[in-house]
Amino acid sequence: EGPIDKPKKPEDISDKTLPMLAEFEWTTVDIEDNEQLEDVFVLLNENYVEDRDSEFRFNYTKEFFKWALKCPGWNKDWNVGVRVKNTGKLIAFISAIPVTLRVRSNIIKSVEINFLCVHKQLRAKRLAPVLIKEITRRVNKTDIWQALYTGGAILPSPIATCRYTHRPLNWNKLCDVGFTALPSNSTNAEMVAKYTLPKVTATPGLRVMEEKDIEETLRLFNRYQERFELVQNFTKEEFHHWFLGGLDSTSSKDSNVIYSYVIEDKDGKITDFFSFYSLPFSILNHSVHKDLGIGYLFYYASDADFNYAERYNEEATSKLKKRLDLIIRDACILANNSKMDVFNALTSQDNALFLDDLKFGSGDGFLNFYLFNYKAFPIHGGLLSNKSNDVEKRSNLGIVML
Ligand SMILES: Cc1c(C(=O)c2nccn2C)oc2cccc(OCCCNCc3cccnc3)c12
Repeated sequence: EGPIDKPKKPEDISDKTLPMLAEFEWTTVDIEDNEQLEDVFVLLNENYVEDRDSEFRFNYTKEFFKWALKCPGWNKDWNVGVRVKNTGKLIAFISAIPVTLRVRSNIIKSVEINFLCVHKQLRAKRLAPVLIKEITRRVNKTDIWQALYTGGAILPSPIATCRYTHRPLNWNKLCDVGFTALPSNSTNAEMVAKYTLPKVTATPGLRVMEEKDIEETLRLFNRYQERFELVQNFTKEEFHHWFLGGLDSTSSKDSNVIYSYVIEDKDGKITDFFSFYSLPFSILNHSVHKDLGIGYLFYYASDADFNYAERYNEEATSKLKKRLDLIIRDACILANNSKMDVFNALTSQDNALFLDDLKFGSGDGFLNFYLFNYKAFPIHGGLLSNKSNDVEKRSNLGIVML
């Protein structure tokens, strides 16, 4: 396991941008300039990832981009765009953010590549590989040589593969828009009843995460994710950004992109936390519904299985399962109260312990994780190797990507 390419230095890397088609030009998108952020929002809102039947498209908000792209250590040169020379229209985008990864016992300074998007009408021009090479050049100039990215498409050798799962919250709307269908042996009323949740949460000591919780929650989180083989290591500043929306209160804290909660026991100790982010889908050409509210399970941690020397023994696992059933069900309740219509999760982390009992259904999508310029043995993403749809196994994948 380790880097694939022979070690290079930033001075070995060209200072010049890669050749670009004559009618287009490179641009570094200034995401602190509201107009340029709007360009990114419009480009992705009209041209980014859709579901297989092109009924839904991601609807990343500008607040989401501020949260996702302006994390501690963000580099303004890493928001790379391509504009039409004559009109200035943004027709392609790709981004990188700095992350510290741990792959088994190796700590890797890396970036996460996200939001690669080429305008629908320019798909045949082979722009994506040029965007990837250009952002690689810009990242290499800062002496970083590894990258993590995800994709639905099957590219050579993912380091891990997870399945999409969905927990319906507003079953009627999901049925109306064609995301779910009425099973032949059920009535509408039965399906609504199956997914109905109370308005109030059940976990004693559950409350919104605050500044004062950061250090203790980060300690809990670091201990909890020790067992995973691929994780992101967070500094305190990074933890603050990703779970409380960062220092500047104008960003995601107010517009509700990230929702983070802690569970405090009677002695004031934080025993668990969970978080989810809001990323709606635009519903393409539906007469009544224009948006699908979606909550995505983000990071969580619990100390339920800490006191067991052997973390995987039967008793420890069932104690952790009971705890996660309780707190993630509350996450679904809170997502439902925040007007989300479906709660999405992958088969990563310890999700396999609660997906079935909390009524998450397997989706038809897979998410592949790729590590650029780093050879590592595959990491279990929670899928059973026999390709069956039955209960997934606990994964060794701790990282979650937006
Ligand atoms: C996308 C997505 C979907 C859907 O497609 C979906 N949900 C409701 C309706 N639909 C059609 O369902 C999920 C469940 C877990 C995690 C997910 O995504 C995890 C984050 C993915 N990052 C963005 C991305 C998507 C595809 C390829 N690369 C990056 C998803």
